[in-house]
Amino acid sequence: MKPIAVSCGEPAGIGPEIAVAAWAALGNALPLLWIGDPGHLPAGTDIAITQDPSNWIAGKFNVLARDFGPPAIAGTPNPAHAQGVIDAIATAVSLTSQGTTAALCTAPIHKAALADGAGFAFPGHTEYLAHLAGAEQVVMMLACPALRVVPATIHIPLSAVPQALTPALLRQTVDITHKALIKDFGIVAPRIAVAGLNPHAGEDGKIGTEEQAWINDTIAALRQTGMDINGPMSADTMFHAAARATYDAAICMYHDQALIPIKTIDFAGGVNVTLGLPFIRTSPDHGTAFDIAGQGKADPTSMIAALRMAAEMAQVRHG
Ligand SMILES: NC(=O)C1=CN([C@@H]2O[C@H](COP(=O)(O)OP(=O)(O)OC[C@H]3O[C@@H](n4cnc5c(N)ncnc54)[C@H](O)[C@@H]3O)[C@@H](O)[C@H]2O)C=CC1
Ligand SMILES: NCC(=O)COP(=O)(O)O
Repeated sequence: MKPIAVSCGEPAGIGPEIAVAAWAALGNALPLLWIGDPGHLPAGTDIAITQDPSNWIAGKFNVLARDFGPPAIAGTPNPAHAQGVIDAIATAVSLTSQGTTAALCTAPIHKAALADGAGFAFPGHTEYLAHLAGAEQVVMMLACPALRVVPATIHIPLSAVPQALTPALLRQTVDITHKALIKDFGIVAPRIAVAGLNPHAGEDGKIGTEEQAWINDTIAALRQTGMDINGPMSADTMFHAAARATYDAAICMYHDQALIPIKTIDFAGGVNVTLGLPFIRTSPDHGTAFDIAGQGKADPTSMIAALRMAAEMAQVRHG
């Protein structure tokens, strides 16, 4: 298969070391092309530097080399690296869009470091990738073997959630998720569950009105299109094992409603996937972990799962 493009992420975080650890664990079974400054990789990494991404060398950690300037100091982001980190993502998108690489797997970025160092105007990869792809709406999914969750609103304050949630946003989120479950995950007839916004999904209007005002009707309208969709469900009771067995993806109303259950169930093995892009993008579900960077403590399990999922999705989508 074609290599998976791996953007370096924040050089002061655990991104470079988990990429190398994942490569070592996966061996040649899964070709990778890492994009970043080779000076930020752990000492002793068996690197092959290439300027031609189609010239991939087996048995080596293949690097599309970029010069970020100053060396990285573990745990302390350098504003001088910010533009290089952003450019590495854009390069990986470009290579994947043109078919040189099969998919894109992003190592974690430090959003504040990119904003401070290079005026990065996006809350995260998800929104930046949508911008690069010219996609009107994309969807963030977090997936592990036991659960897939989708936050309908992502990186906004909790106080802004009720205003941001609209019937159109919920419809589009469900629609993109439903299509991706078929196209990228190979699920023939996806089952979707939708969480309520309020405790007990509003308790018949006694604990919040959004369910009765529009969420019930939006779900009913989606069901009428033939979709297997249920909700709004009480968010506190929809993530135990028996409940999870009844759906393929849970649509949640805000970031923490979705991410707390999956990071609790499988912090090490969760994968972040962006749905609705013209190319495949996955990422580990954790962040830059400055507190342990450069100490050999970082667990590459989520990075490995992200790379495997990217390869599987490319296989399903492209054959
Ligand atoms: N896809 C991305 O680019 C993501 C970026 N972030 C960013 O990362 C930065 C730090 O975020 P935090 O909330 O502190 O979350 P974090 O995931 O970086 O760290 C939370 C805790 O988990 C530990 N941890 C994380 N990954 C680990 C691994 N692979 N092995 C062992 N321990 C691990 C850390 O040491 C820390 O104690 C923020 O700027 C955030 O925006 C967070 C999530 C995803
Ligand atoms: N909390 C998830 C997260 O921050 C990942 O964001 P993104 O960089 O994948 O958009």
